[in-house]
Amino acid sequence: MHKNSAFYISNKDNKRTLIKHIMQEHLIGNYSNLKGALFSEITIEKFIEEEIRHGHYEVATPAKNSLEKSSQGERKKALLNHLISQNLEYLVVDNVFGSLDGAAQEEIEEVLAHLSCKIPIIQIANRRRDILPFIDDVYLLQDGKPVLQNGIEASDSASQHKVFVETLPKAYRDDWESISPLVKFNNVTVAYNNRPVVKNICWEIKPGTFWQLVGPNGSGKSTLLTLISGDNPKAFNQDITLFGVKKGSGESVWDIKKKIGYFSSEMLRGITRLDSIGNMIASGFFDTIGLYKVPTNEQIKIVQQWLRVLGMYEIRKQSFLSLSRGYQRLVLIARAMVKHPPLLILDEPTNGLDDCDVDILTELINKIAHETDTAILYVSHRKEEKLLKPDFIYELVPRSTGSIGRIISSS
Ligand SMILES: Nc1ncnc2c1ncn2[C@@H]1O[C@H](COP(=O)(O)OP(=O)(O)OP(=O)(O)O)[C@@H](O)[C@H]1O
Repeated sequence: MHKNSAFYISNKDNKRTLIKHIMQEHLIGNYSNLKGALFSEITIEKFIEEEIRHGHYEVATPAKNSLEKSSQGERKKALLNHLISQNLEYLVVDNVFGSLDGAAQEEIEEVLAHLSCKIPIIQIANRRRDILPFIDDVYLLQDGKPVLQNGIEASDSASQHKVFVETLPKAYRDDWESISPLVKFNNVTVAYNNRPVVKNICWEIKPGTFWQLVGPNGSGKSTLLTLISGDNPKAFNQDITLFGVKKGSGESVWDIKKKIGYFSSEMLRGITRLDSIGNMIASGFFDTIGLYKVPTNEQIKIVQQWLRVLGMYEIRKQSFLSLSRGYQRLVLIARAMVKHPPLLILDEPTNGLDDCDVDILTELINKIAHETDTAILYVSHRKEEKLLKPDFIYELVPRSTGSIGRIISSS
């Protein structure tokens, strides 16, 4: 009888190398001669690249969309079905619950439990609570080598977290202060290829409020975010007012982007430029990722303050890419906030982070909520309820005619 194993790793461990060692070398078993696959966002990225290159798609989603046009959750579910149909002899699963709603998490857990009776499952988990119930052995990594945990509880990462002691910089400009509401949707309805996604959405975001946007996979959360951030052509002909300006009245996407700080866990994938940590933060003044313009003295001072808040002043000249994944996110949130925007959008900010980095990141988000008048809108499937405390939750509830929205006060 085979064993099912998990690696409980931190973001400082090199995941890609670990996967390679599991699949191609004999790290905890000899899988190199067996037919295996990787269930991971890494595989989804590869399939999307193939789709773009060859113009057809191999992985079918229930909505018959390409993976590129599917929601995060739809992509994961479609990938798992595709992999299972390949008669595998083992499966490596990475960040199994990331981007999935509660129902999809249960569904995938059940499918994997069933599969684990037939073939070995090797799980890679950053969060302790993600370790699947059927796992027999849990390994930690020490100097890249697996060490069986033997039932010894790993140290509680939450107790080691870093505290941000310095106060955040003051508002950079005050001409945005009078805008209210920041976002107003009046009966907004969106369909893709005649398939309704959201219906009659009425929603206002007032300055300084802290919102969580929730809803099952495919319910339209990213669609609403792109209607706000100016990237969705479906915003035209809708009754949407952004920062006091009615959509379609001649505003440019850049006018809107100026007033929004944006961070998504997906952003990190596209960054290859060698910017220093300081320059990466400064680039937020110009709405670019990476610095292409020379900041003013005032802007440099604000960047320095952010570096002190993050405890990175001494390493400000170091390459952004040399930082751990968790620290890169802190820098990108500082980049999003450096211009002190009226609205900060955080799309799945904790996806893929380890327990320790989640504590640090949520501490920074709470600090921004307390110390600034920036409204925050974050999307997360994770119930970081002990850590993040939004004032309101906007929930998308799927219906056959498109998701409807409702507001839940979080207190
Ligand atoms: N450009 C597009 N073309 C066709 N369909 C699309 C497009 N963008 C989104 N969709 C579809 O619209 C629906 C809503 O997608 P959206 O990404 O907004 O959902 P979501 O709530 O963010 O999902 P998830 O939690 O899984 O990320 C999905 O069924 C998706 O496949």
